Amino acid sequence: MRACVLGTGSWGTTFAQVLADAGHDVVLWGRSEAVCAEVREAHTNSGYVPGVVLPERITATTDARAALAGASLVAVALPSQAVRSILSELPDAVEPDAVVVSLMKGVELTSDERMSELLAEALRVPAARLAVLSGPNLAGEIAQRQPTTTVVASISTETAQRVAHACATDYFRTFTNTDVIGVELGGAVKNVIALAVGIAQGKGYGDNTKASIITRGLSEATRLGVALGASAATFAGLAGMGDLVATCASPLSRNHTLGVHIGAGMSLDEAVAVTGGTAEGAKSCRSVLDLARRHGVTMSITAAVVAVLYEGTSVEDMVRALITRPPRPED
Ligand SMILES: NC(=O)C1=CN([C@@H]2O[C@H](COP(=O)(O)OP(=O)(O)OC[C@H]3O[C@@H](n4cnc5c(N)ncnc54)[C@H](O)[C@@H]3O)[C@@H](O)[C@H]2O)C=CC1
Ligand SMILES: O=C(CO)COP(=O)(O)O
Repeated sequence: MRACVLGTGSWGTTFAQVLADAGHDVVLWGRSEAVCAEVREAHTNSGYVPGVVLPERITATTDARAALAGASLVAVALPSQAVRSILSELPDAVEPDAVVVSLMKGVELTSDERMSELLAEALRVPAARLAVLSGPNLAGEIAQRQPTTTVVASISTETAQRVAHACATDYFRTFTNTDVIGVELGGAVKNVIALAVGIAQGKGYGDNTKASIITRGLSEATRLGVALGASAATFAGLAGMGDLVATCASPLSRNHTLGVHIGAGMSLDEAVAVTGGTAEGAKSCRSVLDLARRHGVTMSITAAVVAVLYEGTSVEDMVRALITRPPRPED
């Protein structure tokens, strides 16, 4: 099979390697000719997956139409806030029977849409040919072919199975699910919670604080998901708890690292510059909170992250506000 991956960043390049290892010919699309030439000629992408030699069946181009031509699987790994403008010129370039897979973990700011909703609009692909893939998937570890699991979700069981089989390798184990909303929101909200955990860590708090934020963060992610039609069980799985554990514990996570810098006293702009890469939670915290408010869901940790990043609230005041909330039943 021929596959196309849109995005030559750390996850797009790593997922291209997964697909190549699963036996497919892969064309990467990226906007940088220098990066594409490096992938084609040296089989490396040193800026995003340093030290990794990519399989020779991966090639790369800046011509999106050429990349999409003949591809029966299209995976999208671009920053969530940029993806609509990048893809809206391309719906006619996607093969009519291609399956489109979102690898992204964000919610669009202007529309509050999940990435599968956005892809359906921008690429005019029916929901039954769309899938989302999410789980504890730090690209840096997968690029080293370390054992990893993930969830592929689609409203079509056949589509989920098709994608899950297409990217299964001897180090990448795939599970399927039909709960697209739950799998997508698990990924988007965990980035916000990883920011909160990072902020606490940067402030010098220890494991009790971090475990409290992770657990209550899972609770608010689940509440939002259920309000939007997801299954609570999805949040107990790989795309929920699994990804929270990986992201909130790992120095490889950009969201976690960004939070650490903010907790240690940097401004958001300073922390973004030092962290590098796409820390989706820094923007998606606002769309997630907006979604929650529109659906009458309380997300106090997400609100606290928005307050620190965008409303000038100090980390001390954020922590005090969270810890002095009145006793209530645990749910
Ligand atoms: N890196 C990881 O471990 C994982 C990332 N993800 C998700 O994958 C998505 C992509 O993340 P990464 O690959 O890590 O990001 P990255 O920061 O490593 O790379 C982003 C890529 O998008 C390109 N890009 C940015 N703006 C663009 C524009 N306007 N037009 C064209 N290209 C543009 C950049 O040049 C770069 O190639 C995010 O939603 C992230 O949450 C999901 C799982 C794991
Ligand atoms: O989604 C990820 C791991 O599953 C990657 O996390 P970061 O985007 O925070 O690096």
